[in-house]
Amino acid sequence: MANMRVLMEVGSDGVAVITFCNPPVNALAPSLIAGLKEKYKCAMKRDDVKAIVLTGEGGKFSGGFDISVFQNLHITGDISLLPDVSVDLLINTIEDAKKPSVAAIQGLALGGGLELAMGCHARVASPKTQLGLPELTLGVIPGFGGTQRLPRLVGMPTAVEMLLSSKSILSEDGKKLGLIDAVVSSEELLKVSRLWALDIAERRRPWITSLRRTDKLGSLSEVRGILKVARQQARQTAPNMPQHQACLDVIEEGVVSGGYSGVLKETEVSNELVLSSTARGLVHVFFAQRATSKVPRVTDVGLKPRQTKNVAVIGGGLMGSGIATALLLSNISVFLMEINSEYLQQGVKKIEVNLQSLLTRGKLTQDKAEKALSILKGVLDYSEFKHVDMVIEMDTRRKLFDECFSILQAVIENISLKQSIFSELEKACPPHCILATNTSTIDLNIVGEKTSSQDRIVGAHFFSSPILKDGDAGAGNGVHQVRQPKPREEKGSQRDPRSKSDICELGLAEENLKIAGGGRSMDWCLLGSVAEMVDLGRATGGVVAAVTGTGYVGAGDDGGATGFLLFSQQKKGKEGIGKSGERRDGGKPNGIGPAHVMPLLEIVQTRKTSAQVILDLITVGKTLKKVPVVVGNCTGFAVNRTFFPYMQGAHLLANLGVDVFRIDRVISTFGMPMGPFQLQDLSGYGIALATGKEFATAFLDRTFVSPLIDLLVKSGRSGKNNGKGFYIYEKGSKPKPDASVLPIIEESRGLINIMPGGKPVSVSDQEILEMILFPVVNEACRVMDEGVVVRASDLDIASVLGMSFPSYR
Ligand SMILES: C[C@H](O)CC(=O)SCCNC(=O)CCNC(=O)[C@H](O)C(C)(C)COP(=O)(O)OP(=O)(O)OC[C@H]1O[C@@H](n2cnc3c(N)ncnc32)[C@H](O)[C@@H]1OP(=O)(O)O
Repeated sequence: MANMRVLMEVGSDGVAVITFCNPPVNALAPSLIAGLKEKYKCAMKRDDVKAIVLTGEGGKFSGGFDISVFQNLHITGDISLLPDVSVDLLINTIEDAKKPSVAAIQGLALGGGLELAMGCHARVASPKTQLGLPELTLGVIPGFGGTQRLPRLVGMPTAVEMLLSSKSILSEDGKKLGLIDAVVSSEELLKVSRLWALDIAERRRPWITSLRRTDKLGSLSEVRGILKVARQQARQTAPNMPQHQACLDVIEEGVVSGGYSGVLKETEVSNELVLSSTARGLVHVFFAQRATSKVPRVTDVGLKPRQTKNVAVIGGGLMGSGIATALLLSNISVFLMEINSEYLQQGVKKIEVNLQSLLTRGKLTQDKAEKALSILKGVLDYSEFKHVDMVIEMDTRRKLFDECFSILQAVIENISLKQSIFSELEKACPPHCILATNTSTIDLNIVGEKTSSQDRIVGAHFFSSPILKDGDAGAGNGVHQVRQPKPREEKGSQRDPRSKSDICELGLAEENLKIAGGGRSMDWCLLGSVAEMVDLGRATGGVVAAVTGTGYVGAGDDGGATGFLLFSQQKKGKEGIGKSGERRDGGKPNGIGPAHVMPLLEIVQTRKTSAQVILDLITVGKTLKKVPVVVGNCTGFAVNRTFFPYMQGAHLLANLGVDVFRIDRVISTFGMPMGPFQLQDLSGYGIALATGKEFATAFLDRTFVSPLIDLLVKSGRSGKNNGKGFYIYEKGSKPKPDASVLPIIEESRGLINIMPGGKPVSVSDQEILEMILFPVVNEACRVMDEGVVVRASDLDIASVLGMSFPSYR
């Protein structure tokens, strides 16, 4: 705020240079916009001003309208916070002025920044300037005339593509497209812009107002054809996104009724969209993502990150080779270690394949691929480790699980194996070297127990698939005694005699009423009617409390007799986590990809990990273009811990008689990339069983165990691995629901016997969603209560980037 200003300097040539400044990206805050208007008024009045050059200070034109205003708007609901820029500033003050304006653009002109430039009569840019209208990623549409001026400057197909993809282009391409009039060096930018402004004022160059142009629009039928295709595509790529269709509607209005009408319609629609739940979600995500790099006592204590030049990666499987690829592409030398030369060769091969795939897709040049391979060295022992700044140890369990299915043995072996690896690393690596592990669940304190280097032991948890790839709770394996839902008793019969400790969280569907009990918690159990639940809550000492959060009772069609008690009291004042069940539209799920593609890096700290080590890992994470989120040490850490009930909810429903393919459909319609059963097929049943056991051990009081995965394994299914799981996987075709899995599901239902009266429960799609996601919200609250995340919004980002949870929700 202190540095926000708009300056005007009038030269002897008669050009007024208006410079705006609001570091770091010259966001167009309302007071800056007011300042611009005031300077323009002044320039118009002064006789010595013939023309105007508009520019941003500090090497950047503008990152767009100040998004924090949207944030305030979401809190207050006060739409008057939005200044009238489109008509008042851009049309009346700049575009229709008696003196011409030229935008001198450097660095970036995004969103409202580019729209401001498009309102000028010409645009001169420095090389490699980023130009784009990314508003749709915030759940809104451009609101300063961008939907109207962009098609008029670059033509309809390019404009539609730029708007819907939110991708920016460089000034060189902008010049070819007609968005930019001249590209000149940064040094010459102001000089050339002044000349252009004078040339326009003195009619040596055409005085063009973009909004009145029609020469690039094409005929109405051509435009309608383009918009029709775009609408169809947007329905597929952004099925829950209102802003995409709205943007196309507004473009059409401008073509049918003229640019000015289009601008008015744009303002009306963008004012509606900005209040939508999609915009609320996406604006939250914008700031939440940036907040993750602010870690108390790490990034605010004056520490400087150390350089990481050499990294050892232990394990060349899918994950290890993916991480190694990412490091190599960031110019960090890698020692890839494996236990024998066969595995090592396979690991190196995987890296080569990763690079080749990038080459083929044009994302990498041959030179860069060769450079990356030249700084890779495969090793079979620790002798080179004296040179490394960081070691990343892969989760060796994965191999153990693949090879032997004895879960208990695998876990025990794994812990002692890990401990001995870290003792050896302590000796082999220099004292400054960071000792990181990619474990997805194992307690880091135990990992480092046999060393005296606990301050440099840290978790570097990369994610390789959208959800729980390396640590889902699955259905458990039945080793541990867990509480299971019991069959519902007939009405009027004696209630299931549960103890106080059995029941603690009771949620009611009745608006704003929640029953919360004390003692140990349990996320679900089968009970009777709502009234009976209330009685039970009271009888067991539960506290009846009215709270504002969501609660849930899945009522069967027998008059609400079946209750799934899912929810704890929603904690007030916890940003971003709550409001489950609220429908939000918009957004496209993240893609699935290997470790060097997935964006989240969970940095797991123990109480002993030093701030310097965390800072260094954050820095490496950012170098790898990941979003690092610092979390605490607990089973599953933040993301897998929060989502462990996700699979359990799905399995509970399946065992209650709900069709697994319907469950998958409901969840993918909600916006997850795939449903829980397809995901389980993809991640493999070994992982599901093993990590399920870990979660059952840690969170016995809220674990539901289903025999289903065990039965699938016994019947020779292992999901995508052998092409047979809940779905059939055939090369070249989409996974197809496998009807032959249904008898196995029936067998599971028979064994667990929780269907009320032996009949499948009847649930709505919304109830399915809530059964699966509400326990996740509960767990998120626990994760926050235990301080596993620095702030609630970190968990939102981790869920979006690590689990592909739809950001717009
Ligand atoms: C009506 C209009 O049509 C509506 C609009 O214009 S909406 C805005 C459209 N513009 C955008 O979406 C661009 C958003 N910004 C970005 O994509 C990126 O910040 C950027 C490419 C400009 C710069 O990226 P990068 O250099 O990595 O810096 P980044 O960390 O993202 O941002 C630096 C700071 O500027 C802030 N910032 C960036 N753009 C901002 C904006 N438009 N408004 C408010 N703050 C913004 C960030 O929050 C961050 O603040 P912090 O340091 O306190 O965390």
